[in-house]
Amino acid sequence: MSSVKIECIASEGYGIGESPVWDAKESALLYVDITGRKVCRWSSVTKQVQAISVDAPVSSVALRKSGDYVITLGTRFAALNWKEQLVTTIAHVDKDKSNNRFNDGKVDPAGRYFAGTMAEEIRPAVLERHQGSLYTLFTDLSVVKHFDQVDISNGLDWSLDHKTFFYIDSLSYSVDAFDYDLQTGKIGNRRSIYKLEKEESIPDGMCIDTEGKLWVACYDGGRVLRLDPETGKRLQTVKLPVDKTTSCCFGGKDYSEMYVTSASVGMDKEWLSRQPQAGGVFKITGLGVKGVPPHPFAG
Ligand SMILES: O=C(O)[C@H](O)[C@@H](O)[C@H](O)[C@H](O)CO
Ligand SMILES: [Zn+2]
Repeated sequence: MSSVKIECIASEGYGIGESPVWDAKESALLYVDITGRKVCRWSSVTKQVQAISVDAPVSSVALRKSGDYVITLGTRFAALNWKEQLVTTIAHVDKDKSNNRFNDGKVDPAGRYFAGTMAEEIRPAVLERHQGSLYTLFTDLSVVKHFDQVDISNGLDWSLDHKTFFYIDSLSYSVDAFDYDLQTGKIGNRRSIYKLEKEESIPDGMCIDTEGKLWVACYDGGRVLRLDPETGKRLQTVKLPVDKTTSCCFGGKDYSEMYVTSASVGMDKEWLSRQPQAGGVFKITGLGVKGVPPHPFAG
């Protein structure tokens, strides 16, 4: 048995830390602070965080083939040139919904950027329902809407054979699967593969490991779950020292470390004093499994 170790690598106390993604070229972890409106980069070499402030809630960041990054900013897909600190809009969605913003996003194995929207929260998990949609930014920079009626569009990833798309709408308390057509980027045949138990609370971000098992961060559950999407069984629970764990990814050497982001928004003084690392970013070692490198946006 491996021994699991958890370390807080950035204790800035982000509002909503989200969208961790490993940038192997920089040996760094990218992530965002949604409410803090910042894209952050933690260098595993210097252990320092660099941050770029943006003009709207930024909900996800992804690699881009050209070497830049892409982000979801407010209701826009945008490009981010890190060196120049330059943001340029690529496409606009939900133009008729002024209270919406993007939430989690990730690039598929063919280089398309998937991301969903939600209504702005009044407080954590409280919002006008069914306002969100799931979108894809294709490599020709066109955008397609897959479906609407989403509450909180959240975690997403693809199976190792690229034939299944996994997706979480948080308020359904379910991890869902769709058939995936990698050629066209189309999804279909939605079904639930895991329903969260009460103490696991709200499913949020997710990623897949090299054994095809899913890792799901549980918001207000203070844990990540390892799920078998074939059997629908939970295989492992790893608890963290904060309740509002938001998302997870693999990174580091050979993608053998797991990084977990967390939030602090919505916690009162007493709660924060019990969990001083709320809003921090955590590194988990000793899990004994590895992750899949993130795909860069190919547009
Ligand atoms: O981290 C995210 O994905 C959202 O932006 C958060 O707001 C939480 O998910 C939500 O509050 C709990 O469901
Ligand atoms: Zn999330």
